[in-house]
Amino acid sequence: MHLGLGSFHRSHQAWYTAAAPDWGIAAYTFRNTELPRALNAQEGAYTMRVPGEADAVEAIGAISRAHAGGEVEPWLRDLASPEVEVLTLTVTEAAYAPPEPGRDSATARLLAGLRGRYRANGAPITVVPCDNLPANGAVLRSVLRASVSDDARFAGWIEDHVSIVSTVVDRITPAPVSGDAEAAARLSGLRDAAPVVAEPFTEWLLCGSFAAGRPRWERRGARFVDDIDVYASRKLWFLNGAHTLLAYAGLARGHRTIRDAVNDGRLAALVQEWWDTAARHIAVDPAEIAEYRRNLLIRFAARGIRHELAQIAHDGSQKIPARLLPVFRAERAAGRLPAPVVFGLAAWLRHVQTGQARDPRDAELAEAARSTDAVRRSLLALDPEIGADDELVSAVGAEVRSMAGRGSVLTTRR
Ligand SMILES: NC(=O)c1ccc[n+]([C@@H]2O[C@H](COP(=O)([O-])OP(=O)(O)OC[C@H]3O[C@@H](n4cnc5c(N)ncnc54)[C@H](O)[C@@H]3O)[C@@H](O)[C@H]2O)c1
Ligand SMILES: O=P(O)(O)OC[C@@H](O)[C@@H](O)[C@H](O)[C@H](O)CO
Repeated sequence: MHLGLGSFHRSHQAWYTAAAPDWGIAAYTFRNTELPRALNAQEGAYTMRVPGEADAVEAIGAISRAHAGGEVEPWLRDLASPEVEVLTLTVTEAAYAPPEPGRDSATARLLAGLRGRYRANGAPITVVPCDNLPANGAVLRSVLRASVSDDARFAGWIEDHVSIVSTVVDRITPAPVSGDAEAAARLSGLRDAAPVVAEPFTEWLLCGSFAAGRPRWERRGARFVDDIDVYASRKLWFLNGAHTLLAYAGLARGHRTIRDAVNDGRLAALVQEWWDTAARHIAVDPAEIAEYRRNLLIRFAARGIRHELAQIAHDGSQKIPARLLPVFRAERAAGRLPAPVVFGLAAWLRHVQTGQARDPRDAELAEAARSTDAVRRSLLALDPEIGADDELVSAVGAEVRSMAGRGSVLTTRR
């Protein structure tokens, strides 16, 4: 099963699962009803176009059926079935929060499903979170633990029968744009109402044990590792951290896509400075990091991947803490104030102040960003520790004033 059927699930976990034809996926969106309708009309199959030298199109048939998230009964029935041995998730960073009474959420659905399974037959299952969070398995485990602490038997069953595997997932997969279906049809001759476009590069690292069976994802290169933290830092700081910087600074400089932004020399220099800073704090062979950086530049500048900065800028309050702040803390511990982070925080704050932000904490952030003490309050909202850092608050404030005064960014610094 999958929860959070969208573009990324289809370019990544479903693509890996397609190499294990004895497995099929019952895939649920969170709310979207259109995508399941379109996929079911095609018996779950869809095409993935991979722009590159060959501009290949592949038909993927791993999804057996698609459901809208509102289909509660099939969700509960599927999750209670012992035939279901793995549940993958792509539900966005913001969704890893404990359920609140009376409020629908991914974790509320997960818990309702697990409770049904526990009552029905108690068959073991593995949950595989595939969102861009450090230690995503441990985060999910602690959310589940906190949510069932008042029910010792259910809590005990979860401990003994629900494995949670941590992952690092990577494959740049932009939201669909108009023209994708025509391009896929032109190249493949296949009519597809729900095509996906993704880059050629893909990576899936998994850490932890499986409580029951699983597809042989390693057939397509998934790797099972004993320690995942360093891979998570590498991916979240270098790839996603650069994305986040490019998103806020790029939008402010009038760009629309990652490709445009990284082709802007000033923004490319900002990214290099960020990577130099992050490289000081990662326990990976410097030659490997240098290679990783070179490849990222190629991936970011790839033709045919229209990755909108606005999409990446969404949910900044959920992304910045994982992508920029660990490096910020390490730099502060070494007595430095890292300029790329100061700059990124200022660009994010301008993004909020200019009313462009889309974030689960919209109202709270907009109020902080409009207040007289905007910089401190906004940073406090991101993380209490950084909001209490007077030197940082003052540096971000100076950068914000400079950005607001000039109507553009990076005009003076670089
Ligand atoms: N797109 C990528 O390149 C990429 C790469 C690596 C990881 N990811 C991870 O996958 C996630 C989904 O990316 P996507 O490109 O498929 O996006 P998408 O918009 O195509 O699909 C997102 C899915 O998450 C669901 N969702 C949205 N808000 C939710 C919420 N609050 N609770 C539960 N579900 C919610 C949506 O309904 C949809 O089913 C990202 O948030 C990220 O963590 C994406
Ligand atoms: O998908 P998000 O919203 O968590 O982040 C936006 C991008 O940084 C992200 O999708 C990357 O493209 C992806 O993580 C590459 O594997």
